[in-house]
Amino acid sequence: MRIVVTGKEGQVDTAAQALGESLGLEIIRVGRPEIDLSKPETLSGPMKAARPDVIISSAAYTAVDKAESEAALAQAINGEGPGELAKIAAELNIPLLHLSTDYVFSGDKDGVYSEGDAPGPVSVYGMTKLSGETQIAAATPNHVILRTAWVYSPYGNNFVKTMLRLGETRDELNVVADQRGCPTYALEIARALLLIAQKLVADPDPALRGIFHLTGQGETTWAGFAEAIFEGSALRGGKAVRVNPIPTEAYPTPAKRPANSRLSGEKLAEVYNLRLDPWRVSLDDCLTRLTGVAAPVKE
Ligand SMILES: NC(=O)C1=CN([C@@H]2O[C@H](COP(=O)(O)OP(=O)(O)OC[C@H]3O[C@@H](n4cnc5c(N)ncnc54)[C@H](OP(=O)(O)O)[C@@H]3O)[C@@H](O)[C@H]2O)C=CC1
Ligand SMILES: Cc1cn([C@H]2C[C@H](O)[C@@H](COP(=O)(O)OP(=O)(O)O[C@H]3O[C@@H](C)C(=O)[C@@H](O)[C@H]3O)O2)c(=O)[nH]c1=O
Repeated sequence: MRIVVTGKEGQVDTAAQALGESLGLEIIRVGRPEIDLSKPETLSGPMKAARPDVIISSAAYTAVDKAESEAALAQAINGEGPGELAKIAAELNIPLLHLSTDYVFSGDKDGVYSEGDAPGPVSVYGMTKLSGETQIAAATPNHVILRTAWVYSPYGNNFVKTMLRLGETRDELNVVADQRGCPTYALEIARALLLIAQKLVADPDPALRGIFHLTGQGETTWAGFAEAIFEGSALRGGKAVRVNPIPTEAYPTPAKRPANSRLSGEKLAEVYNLRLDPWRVSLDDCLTRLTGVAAPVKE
């Protein structure tokens, strides 16, 4: 089975390649310069030439703050690009798995978000990702949209690596403590993607299709996440860094972020019998890979 993934150096595409190869699956990554999601006419040739049995649409414009001043480009990459990929998948009569985000929600809800909750993005990035979802759904019913959140890994850019980098030159960091979400490990996303891809190819059941939430178990705030990162780092001999919890207003950014974007994984557990590991367990694995040092076993 040939699994074609968009993106070449991103967190999720790299994790999918690494995990897929270790499982003996054929993973073909297609990215720039062969395809450019902002130019839909570049997609069909290379995607079809890769002869996919299933397409995983992972590549995206992910610079949340920069998107506020590059809305047209973000919309082309996150909206029209995935829409075109879905049309190609429909022509090839194959399933499309697409990654979306918790930032499609406003954050106003008290509890966790389910797939049936109405989206209401508060940022350009969130709006463009929602547009991608809509365009995919219009192009083919043979799709799975996986909304994930707060992705981290040893690869690419992410919050864990940013914290460790900033911590090298600072003894304390101010981090927002009033935005709640679910950190999600790219290697766990890859595990889910490869399992779902194989099921979709084997089974045309409509119940396996549609929107699903996919996040690490548990929840925290960005400040809570940062504390766990520095605790894990200190256990491996890293420097102690104090995290000062601050309100969102004290850390102004171009893009607004949802105050609550916790996602429920119940639908995925029911339909696919799949739950991702708790985020603290995955963070431990990530820190071990990043530092090359395993945390000492607790007595
Ligand atoms: N990161 C996160 O916290 C979250 C991510 N998601 C979603 O998960 C998916 C994967 O995210 P993640 O792996 O972190 O993303 P990354 O930012 O790590 O990687 C993005 C990938 O997209 C590629 N890309 C960007 N623009 C284009 C373009 N115009 N044409 C072709 N390829 C392009 C990049 O390639 P290049 O190297 O050429 O720039 C890179 O390979 C995305 O759809 C994202 O929206 C959802 C929730 C949270
Ligand atoms: C670096 C830093 C950030 N922050 C805050 C800013 C922001 O509210 C929060 C997260 O910051 P970041 O900019 O790293 O993360 P952000 O780009 O908002 O991450 C998002 O990326 C996209 C792609 C998604 O889809 C989302 O799920 C989410 O993961 O932490 C601090 O409070 N202190 C700091 O030192």
